[in-house]
Amino acid sequence: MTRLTLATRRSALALAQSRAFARALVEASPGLEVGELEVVTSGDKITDRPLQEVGGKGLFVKELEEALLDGRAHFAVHSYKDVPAVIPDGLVITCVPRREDPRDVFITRTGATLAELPAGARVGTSSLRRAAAIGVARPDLGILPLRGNVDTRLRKLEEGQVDAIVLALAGLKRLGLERRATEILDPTVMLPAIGQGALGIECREADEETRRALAPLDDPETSVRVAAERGVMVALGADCRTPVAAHAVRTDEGLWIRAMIAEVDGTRLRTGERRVAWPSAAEATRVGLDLGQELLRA
Ligand SMILES: NCc1[nH]cc(CCC(=O)O)c1CC(=O)O
Repeated sequence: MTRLTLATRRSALALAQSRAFARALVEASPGLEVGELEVVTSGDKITDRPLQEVGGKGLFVKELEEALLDGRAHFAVHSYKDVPAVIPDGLVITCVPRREDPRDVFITRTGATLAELPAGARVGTSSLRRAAAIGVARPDLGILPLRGNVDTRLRKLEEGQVDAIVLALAGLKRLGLERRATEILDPTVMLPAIGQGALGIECREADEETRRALAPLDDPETSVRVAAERGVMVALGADCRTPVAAHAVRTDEGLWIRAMIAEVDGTRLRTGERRVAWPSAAEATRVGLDLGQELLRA
């Protein structure tokens, strides 16, 4: 009997996805037992300021990584979107499960879609990527900064603090809240975030037993797609201060990746794409890197 401890944040979404992953793991490996270590991250403690002001996305993973490095937990379940470009020495993303739908959704109280919302209405989002896409589709709407967990943002919409919010469909689905979506935004309208909808399961690089236990849930196709998207992030040295999006899919011909970068104020928006025969993960990273560098030169 092997017993593994997973480290997770305490938000409803983090607990839902960690527990769903643990259930799938135990199903794949009967005899395995999974315990839970709940960790409060600095991203959870600082809720009143935009992430890009307080130091960026690493804030949601740092304390979970500390729990891995000092042996309190065997693996951590992250939203891949929250994992920075550089993984600390001694740790590795060892398993990337099959990806949930990566698209964003638009939610309003009235049922109005992005095209239908009246001029001057306020969209609540602290994401520079989402704000840039809204600015292109509907320059007549206002953007208000809005942070917080999924439930907090839905409540702020209900209370009328804003007229619309944008959330990841994946998060809503994992919480059983997908009925709240007013409209699923096509990637041509809002290109998804790098890694959105995917999970990254992190552990100590040398912990062969944990890596073996997690291997059955690894989805190589998702790994390749996310590797390509993260290549774009590496090219930009992207932190949260640059609006950036990258979205890779598998087609009959191979890999198709689209990417977008803009200035912080949403201006000078540049897009590009690549189509290549289905690559290895290492090749996919280079494709994304190359696309990102092209956008930087443009
Ligand atoms: N920004 C926070 C965050 N990090 C991961 C998700 C859920 C979607 C996912 O797993 O990619 C969310 C919520 C959201 O963007 O709506």
